[in-house]
Amino acid sequence: MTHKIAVLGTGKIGEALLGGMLRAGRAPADLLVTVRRAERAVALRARHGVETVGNAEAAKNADILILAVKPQDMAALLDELAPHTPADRLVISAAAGITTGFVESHLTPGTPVVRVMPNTPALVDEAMSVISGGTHATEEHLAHAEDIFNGVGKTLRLPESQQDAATALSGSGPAYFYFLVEAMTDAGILLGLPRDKAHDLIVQAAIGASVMLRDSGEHPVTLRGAVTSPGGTTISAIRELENHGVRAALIAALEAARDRSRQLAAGA
Ligand SMILES: NC(=O)C1=CN([C@@H]2O[C@H](COP(=O)(O)OP(=O)(O)OC[C@H]3O[C@@H](n4cnc5c(N)ncnc54)[C@H](O)[C@@H]3O)[C@@H](O)[C@H]2O)C=CC1
Ligand SMILES: O=C(O)[C@@H]1CCC=N1
Repeated sequence: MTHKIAVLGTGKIGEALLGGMLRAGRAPADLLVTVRRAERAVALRARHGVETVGNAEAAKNADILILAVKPQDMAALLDELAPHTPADRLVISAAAGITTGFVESHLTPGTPVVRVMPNTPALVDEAMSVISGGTHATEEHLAHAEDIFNGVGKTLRLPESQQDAATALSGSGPAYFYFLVEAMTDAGILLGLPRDKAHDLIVQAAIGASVMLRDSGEHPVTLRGAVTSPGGTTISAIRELENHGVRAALIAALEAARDRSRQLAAGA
């Protein structure tokens, strides 16, 4: 049986998922989206050929509801949905920090809830989506969630107690790499390269390194060792990275992201 799926709060991540579901072969007629602004509804209809509806209508007509509003907007959305959401709907929350317990507490007792932390490479079918089940989520519900998110990349099941950490690593993760590329492109400019050439060199280095990390089966230390010639250029750069505490900065940064995810759970 084909499930009707609604994306509620179709912003950046919601639209990335919507596009992925369409690329994976789901019919536009099996998808519903909700938005807050009329211009956004017009744009989504034009780009994807899907129907835009109100939140209550989505809850009534879809079997699976993917909640993709900001964590701060989640309580209001759940309160709006509650009277219209039968307990047989599968509710998937993609919001950072928001626990399955929080979602469950706003809906009819017994509603199955799955928490997912995707990331924006969903736009190019290279997402990592971390999946955890709530109190009433069965194996079948988790499999439905995996089916949807496998369409935009890889999925990994983790206990919900590790979701805040996963959010720090993979939910926010792409941003750290963009930040590094930005900084290294600036370095290229300092070294006298035109911006576009510096960009191309760094992006291809990133792609090459990513594919080797994924496909070689080697530990990152081994891969770095192979680049680092004795008395050569790489070790001169690595010494500066260590002198500037880049490793410690990354550890502290991801810890801060994990802590922020926990704060969002508390409504901060
Ligand atoms: N952007 C990212 O890389 C990722 C975001 N997330 C999570 O996804 C959620 C959305 O994030 P973004 O897409 O970045 O934000 P966004 O601001 O682009 O999208 C949220 C959308 O929800 C709409 N909205 C808010 N309240 C609504 C309501 N009551 N009814 C209908 N629409 C409503 C907003 O108008 C907006 O278009 C957040 O909870 C975030 O934690 C998860 C993984 C990655
Ligand atoms: O920055 C955020 O809060 C969201 C969650 C993970 C990625 N973006």
